[in-house]
Amino acid sequence: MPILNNDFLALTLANQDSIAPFRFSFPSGDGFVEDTGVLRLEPKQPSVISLVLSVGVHGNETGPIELVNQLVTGILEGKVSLNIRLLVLIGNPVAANLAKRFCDVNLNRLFRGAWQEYDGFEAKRAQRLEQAVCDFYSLTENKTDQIKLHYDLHTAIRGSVHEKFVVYPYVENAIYNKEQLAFLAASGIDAVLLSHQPTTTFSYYSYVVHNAHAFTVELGKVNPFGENDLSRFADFEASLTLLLGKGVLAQSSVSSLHVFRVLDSLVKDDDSYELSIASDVKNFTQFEADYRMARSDKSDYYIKQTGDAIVFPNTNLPVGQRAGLMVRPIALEDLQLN
Ligand SMILES: O=C(O)CCC(=O)N[C@@H](CCC(=O)O)C(=O)O
Ligand SMILES: [Zn+2]
Repeated sequence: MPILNNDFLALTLANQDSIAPFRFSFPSGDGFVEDTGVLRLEPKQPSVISLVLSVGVHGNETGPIELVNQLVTGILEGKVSLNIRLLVLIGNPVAANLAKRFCDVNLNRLFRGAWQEYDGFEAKRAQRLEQAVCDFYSLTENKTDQIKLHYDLHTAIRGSVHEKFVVYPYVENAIYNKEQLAFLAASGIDAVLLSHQPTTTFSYYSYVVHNAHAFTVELGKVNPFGENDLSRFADFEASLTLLLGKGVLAQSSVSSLHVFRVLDSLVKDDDSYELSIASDVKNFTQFEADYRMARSDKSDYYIKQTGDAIVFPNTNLPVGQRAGLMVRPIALEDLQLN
């Protein structure tokens, strides 16, 4: 059975809870719909590259969902000849249908087994997505020389001084991959945040459990379905097309990247927690030393050094969750690359 109109997104949204697995062929390989929002495409020629593209882990972040769906349609219609292994995941179809970030719990806080502490749709979905990634990386003959990649594509709630940026998962030895950074630079990414601690995000899961090159990729600002200007993703789309079609990681000088290290996670520690910034303040806005960025009945957070900036500020979440990241610019030359 083929995918109707080669539209994996439509199939997923029409079957948000479950779908019976099926297999089909397309011009350059074989496809497997393994579950709702879980599509594995295997090229005819064996490849050492196994790429996971996840989108819609937050249901209202529709731009990357539309971008990846368009790429998948191109492959299924034979416009792009697939040369690498590909797993496409539409993370939270139920929330996507509701145009919501999530239903019960933020899915992108439930990986690395954190789903075990929760109930509801997102908890089951995190477990299912982990399983899909695990199966995908193990279902290949090229286990020893396999190159595992995972780009988890998002859009941000606010505008950003650096419109497109990635979160580089916490790397214990602080040695960062130059080829991946050069790929991201070639893909139109402006900035890189170096995480300061392990998390329960999807990208950190793939990095720490599967040793994949994995990143949370922020491609702009949230928009409803049908209101995304996909031309804003042109550089990223071109890089993905080259990777999918030729197995080549586009490369540009890493010198164009603005690099930030994460200093602190701001955690909402009480219902009284508030941030001292207006709703239109952009990600990466810098502040003066000693400015009180956050306050609650339990704590205060003051800017440590002039130039420190805030990313992902958000207090519309439960107590105990991340309300923002404080980041500090660092020189690219200070990074250890391999
Ligand atoms: O704009 C926002 O506040 C959130 C955008 C978003 O969903 N970001 C990810 C980042 C994940 C990471 O830190 O790797 C998230 O908050 O889950
Ligand atoms: Zn997101």
